[in-house]
Amino acid sequence: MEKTSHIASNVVAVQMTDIVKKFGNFVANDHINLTVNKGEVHAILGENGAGKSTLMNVLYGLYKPTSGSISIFGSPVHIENPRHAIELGIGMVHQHFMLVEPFTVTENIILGMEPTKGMTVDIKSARQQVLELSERYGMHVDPDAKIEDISVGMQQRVEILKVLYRGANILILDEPTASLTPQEIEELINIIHNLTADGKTVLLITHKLKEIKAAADRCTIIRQGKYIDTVDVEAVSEHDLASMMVGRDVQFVVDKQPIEPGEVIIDVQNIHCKDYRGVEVLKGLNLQVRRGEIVGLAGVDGNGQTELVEILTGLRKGEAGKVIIGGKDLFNADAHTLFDKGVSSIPADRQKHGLILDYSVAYNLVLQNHDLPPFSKRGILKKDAIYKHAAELTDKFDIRGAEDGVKEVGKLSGGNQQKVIIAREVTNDKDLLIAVNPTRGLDVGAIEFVHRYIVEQRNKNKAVLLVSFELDEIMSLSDRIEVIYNGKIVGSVPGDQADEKVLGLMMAGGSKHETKEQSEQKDKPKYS
Ligand SMILES: Nc1ncnc2c1ncn2[C@@H]1O[C@H](COP(=O)(O)OP(=O)(O)OP(=O)(O)O)[C@@H](O)[C@H]1O
Repeated sequence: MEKTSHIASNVVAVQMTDIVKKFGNFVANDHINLTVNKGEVHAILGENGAGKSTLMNVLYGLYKPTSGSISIFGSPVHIENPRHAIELGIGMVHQHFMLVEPFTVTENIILGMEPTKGMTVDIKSARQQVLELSERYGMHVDPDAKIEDISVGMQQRVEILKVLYRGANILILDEPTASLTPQEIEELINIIHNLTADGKTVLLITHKLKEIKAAADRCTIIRQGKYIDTVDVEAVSEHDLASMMVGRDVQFVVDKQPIEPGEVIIDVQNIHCKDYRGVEVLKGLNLQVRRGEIVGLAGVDGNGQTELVEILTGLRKGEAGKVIIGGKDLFNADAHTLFDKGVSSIPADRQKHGLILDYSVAYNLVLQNHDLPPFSKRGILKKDAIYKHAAELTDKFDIRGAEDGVKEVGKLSGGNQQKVIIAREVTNDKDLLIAVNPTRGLDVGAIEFVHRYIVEQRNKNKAVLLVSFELDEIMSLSDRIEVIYNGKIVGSVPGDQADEKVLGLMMAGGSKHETKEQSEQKDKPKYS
């Protein structure tokens, strides 16, 4: 990936000086300085809960700093609220999108800023503007598509277009690649470069060191709310960045000893399923996961993996097929039954399917078993037991900022929210763990930790189905990799023989039986 710098080093776009932000007694930003030049891609790197989003929320006017000062293009400002930030040319794309699903792309982009012709909304000229902006930055968004019909990657582009439509010169992207496929990530990085080539300034919050190397010019590292350093990305390695961020040496390699898989825990037979438009998305899919193995499901988003996971966790009904668990067919069983019969899951969308955001951490940790002892007795919740359990898990899983389990889970940082789900699901100790993008939004230290827990489940003779867009993750954890394409499993590779190129080819619908050597003769597949 070609990286060209567009920095105007004599023009400072953002200057944040000595920023302190407290929540009660908790100091989320502790005297942080940040200087971002015009045309720069500036990454903000830090562990989960380090204070990155808080700092950017201060810049976007969502939070008022407790103390400190901000200048935008040399002028001191007191950013009152997001509306004021937008007036100053600052736009933010959040981790969790804020789009109206039944509305079209154009309707979402212009929402609240509709151009009018006489008394009516001038949708024709709005559409034209959207189209022009989209093409200018190489986004290729269909202005007439409904949000609910487009991929996550496209939805993100709509969010970016929304801020550009509002005149942003400084764009804050909060964890923009957390839910994107490798191909979408590459496309996003190109879009970011198109933005800076046009004089825009981009602030990028991410944990992904590879992407910092590919996209950013400079990087500011913060740890536990404190400023650590600002470095030229070219001058440092991924390993250096990881160590600066976590404050210790980080292991990138997963330690996994071979074990012999046991009995089949889940046997998925000939599943057929249609999506909401009536299009068949699962076309006779077969899959087995045994005790003591991690099966990685590799595939480009949109090939049926979402529907498969939803069927296996009771969130969707399929058309036909069997899901044999414990000798019984549980096809189209509800979530509660599947959980009872041994299926636990780390869902793809932690906020929609994993947590109740305005409940405490403690209650979220007992969502499925609050009605059982020791958390309930004769229908009455036992708060002491629930909080004791929370104290144990927050300690064991290093969930930061949970305030002994009392804090609302929605107020934890994104990565720590993910740790709450992982703590709960691993502790449920079910026979099968279905983990979907389990390290989404996690820092390298936390990824190391989650990987250890997934391998530990497998070592405890549980079955693990790992669905991830991170090929690196699939390859480093899986004992067996199954490739899904167009609603079917199109190939199977032992984990220790996996090769990115071979998998990539299969994921793009290529040969099923190609060897590593054969594939090396060919060009690199498109997705990487
Ligand atoms: N509204 C709030 N009320 C109370 N505490 C908060 C609030 N927002 C953030 N915090 C706390 O501030 C700390 C920093 O959170 P922040 O979201 O800035 O972290 P982050 O570096 O962006 O983490 P992640 O990478 O996990 O998203 C966390 O401990 C979080 O619990």
